[in-house]
Amino acid sequence: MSQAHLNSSKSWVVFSFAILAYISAISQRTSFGVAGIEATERFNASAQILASFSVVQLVVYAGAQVPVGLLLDKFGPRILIITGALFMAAGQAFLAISVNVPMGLVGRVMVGMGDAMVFVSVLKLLPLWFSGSRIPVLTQLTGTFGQLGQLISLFPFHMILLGVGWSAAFSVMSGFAFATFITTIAFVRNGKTWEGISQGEQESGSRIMRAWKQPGTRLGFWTHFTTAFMINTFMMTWGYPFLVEGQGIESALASGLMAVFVLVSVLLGPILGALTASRAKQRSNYALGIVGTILVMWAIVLCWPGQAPLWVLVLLMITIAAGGPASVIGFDFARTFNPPHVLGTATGLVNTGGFMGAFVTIYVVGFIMDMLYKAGGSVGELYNLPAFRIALSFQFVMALLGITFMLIERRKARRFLAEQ
Ligand SMILES: NCCCC[C@H](N)C(=O)NCC(=O)O
Repeated sequence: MSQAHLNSSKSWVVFSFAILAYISAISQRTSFGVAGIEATERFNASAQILASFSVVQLVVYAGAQVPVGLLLDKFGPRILIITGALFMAAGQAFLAISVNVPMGLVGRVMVGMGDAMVFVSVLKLLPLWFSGSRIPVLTQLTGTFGQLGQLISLFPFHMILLGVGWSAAFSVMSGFAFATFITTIAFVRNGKTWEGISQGEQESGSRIMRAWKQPGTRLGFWTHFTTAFMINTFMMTWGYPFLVEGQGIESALASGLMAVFVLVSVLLGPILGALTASRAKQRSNYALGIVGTILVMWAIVLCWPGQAPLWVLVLLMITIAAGGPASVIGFDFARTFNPPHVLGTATGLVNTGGFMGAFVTIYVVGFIMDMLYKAGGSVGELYNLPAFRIALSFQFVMALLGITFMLIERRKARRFLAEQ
């Protein structure tokens, strides 16, 4: 088959519009987070009910990864991105008119479903349109550009929400998702390489088995798990209360500090992409090095006598944020160890790692906080620094688990390569 279409100007057009769909997906994903106060008023909901919106959406996202990966290998990325954009447009439109919690949850489930289809599809497009060292760099850039979506929810969306109101703000987001539905139909193609590999039909069960039996997929899963669970735990649930209630940071400053995550991703993503491309054998060491640095910073902050100074907390956040670009290395393992016809399934499996790790950590940290509160006779504050110190230390247990499996699977993956 001719390879002339690879790295062509058409490749860049396809990539640009696929990225646009991903930026939209991230903005749809994060929009509800900045509308927390308005959601509480609109749905007359408690904090716990509000938290369930995020949890439901993420459970749907993570649970959909393997089925989405299978569909991706069967139907190709174009149709999955189109379907994802449509789901998100419909979900946000439903949310715009929602007046109670069940309606709101239905909207968020639809958004989570749609969101789940986009990232893995964009990654699957890359080897269909590019070759060589461009792929790991573009894989990182996909993650990096996606962060722009978070800025869309933090600024324009939030301004519309405050200035015009709930229905208008969510309608605009629905319109954005619908616009990417149209641009994906118009500009995103699977390309000639896809026609060559799509004949490799296989049963779903055997695709999953084939992908999971590959030690490179498992190494990717544990790499994603170990690098991403701490950033997800921090961003999704415990970061904000830890900074505000535990470390005494002003809430406005704590929100502003969250922008560190976007900045680090933008700066570190391309560097790590270039390093992954030029020194592939060192990929796992980069990931392990970043995890080690995060753990050292957590140890410093959790052992700090009293509240840590701001600069130490900023250093902690910079290192936690580095886990985002490091997690993308997991997808590089999936891509380089799997044949093209199971790549979607393998990528979906890898993408569940950091989310599964985060669910367990988020839950256990909350459980420990509750236990400590009850043990103290439920007096004083539920969220306090000594309790956070103990509860957040659970991350070391999870990290140890992840590092152990990374080392086990790395040995197997290296043996597999040596036998080839
Ligand atoms: N440069 C930051 C990239 C973060 C990637 C993140 N860990 C991830 O796996 N994202 C999946 C998604 O759907 O966004």
